[in-house]
Amino acid sequence: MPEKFDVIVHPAAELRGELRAQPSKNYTTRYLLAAALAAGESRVVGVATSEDAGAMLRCLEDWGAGVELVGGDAVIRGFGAGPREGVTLNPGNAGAVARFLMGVAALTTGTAFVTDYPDSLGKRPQGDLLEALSRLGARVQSREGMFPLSISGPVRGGVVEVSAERSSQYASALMFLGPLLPDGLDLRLTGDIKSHAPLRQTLDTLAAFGVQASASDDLSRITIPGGQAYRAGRVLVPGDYPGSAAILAAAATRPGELRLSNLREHDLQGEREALNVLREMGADLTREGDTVIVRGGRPLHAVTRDGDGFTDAVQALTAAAALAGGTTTWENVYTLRLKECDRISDTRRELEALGLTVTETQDSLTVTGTPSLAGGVTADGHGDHRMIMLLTVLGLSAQAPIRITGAHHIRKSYPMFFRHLEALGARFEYPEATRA
Ligand SMILES: O=C(O)C1=C[C@@H](OP(=O)(O)O)[C@@H](O)[C@H](O)C1
Ligand SMILES: C=C(OP(=O)(O)O)C(=O)O
Repeated sequence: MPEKFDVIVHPAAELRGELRAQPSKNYTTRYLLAAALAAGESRVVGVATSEDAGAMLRCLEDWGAGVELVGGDAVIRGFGAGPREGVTLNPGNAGAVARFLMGVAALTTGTAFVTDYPDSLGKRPQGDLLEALSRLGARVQSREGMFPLSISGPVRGGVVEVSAERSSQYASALMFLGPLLPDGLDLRLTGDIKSHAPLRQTLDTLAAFGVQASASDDLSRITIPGGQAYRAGRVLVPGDYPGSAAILAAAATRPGELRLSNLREHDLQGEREALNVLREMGADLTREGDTVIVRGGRPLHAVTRDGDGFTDAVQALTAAAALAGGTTTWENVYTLRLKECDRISDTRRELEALGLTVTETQDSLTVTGTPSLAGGVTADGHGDHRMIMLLTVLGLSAQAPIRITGAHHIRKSYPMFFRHLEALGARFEYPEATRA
């Protein structure tokens, strides 16, 4: 595959075979960070190999952590509460990585943040987190609440409000910081709290590293006593539900049979709900322990669902909706506009170009499915891995091939995505990219 490639997706008669789900993106980023915040050596077993995982590892090294990759594991020698001063970090295009590190930066007398993705991460809002940090006493500078920016602490902690209306990542960032502050943090999450699931994954991570925290049931109040230490140890990264949702959607929409292992049943990833949504749409989807089995090709039908609980699977499920009978609506998905691209308007544009009927409101997306998708067009991947997954799933069911521009951006979260589908019988070509 060229370094930067488009992908030509050929229609697939069927998808059949066995796969192991890749390691979770959200747990990889969290475990690596927590390991760096623990003095001593930790082993994160089975880390993701995606660009976002790489971005976290690079930044932690720049801050002074020892990083060694041993087989599929990361062995981290942590810097504890003392990341190196005066460092410039570049989290690439990784939103969660960027925000978590911005929180921790308040431990330092100065950390600068830049990105080589000015058109993606560079346009995502950071103001809510910067405001909370400055209320805590940090000095912050930014380009109107966006990258590039800098954060100077140290801060003591205490009671602070943070908006959770646009992203949960701001509150997660403060949760990673809290235990290392002398006064801890008493977080008040304001607004209509979005993405509860990743907040619970952050609480889960703190517990795995021996940090105490408590939260109200609705997560509006999260209390983290100060003066704690992260405890170094060994943690195992579970399988990734958001990326797997796209593989499951592909398997549900083509004839054949998929067995996808390494997806534990009791897991805090909200995108686990994608299994229930696909079932509700009519997919034949069962589970044997950690293995999910899809017998594909059954006719699917539309659903109406609140999509906030499975935010990173909405694109994958939109592919299923576009091939289903009837009109599907995802409600309460405003935050999709603030991801790697505008996942509401940009999705509408791409699906319309494929001949589908799509409408949007500020916080919803509605798609009317078609039993026969012509294909034969070039679609814009918008530099967004989840858009690329959506368009790929559609290409597998189209009458004629679909070309997706900038498909190398799949590496942000799922570098093996095309290889995994090839193992099931899909066929792709990887011409040199026609756009960055
Ligand atoms: O905390 C995390 O690791 C994430 C939280 C979610 O973002 P929002 O909280 O902005 O919805 C999700 O979309 C992102 O991929 C990862
Ligand atoms: C939005 C995503 O990631 P992030 O916010 O971490 O860039 C995603 O993985 O779909």
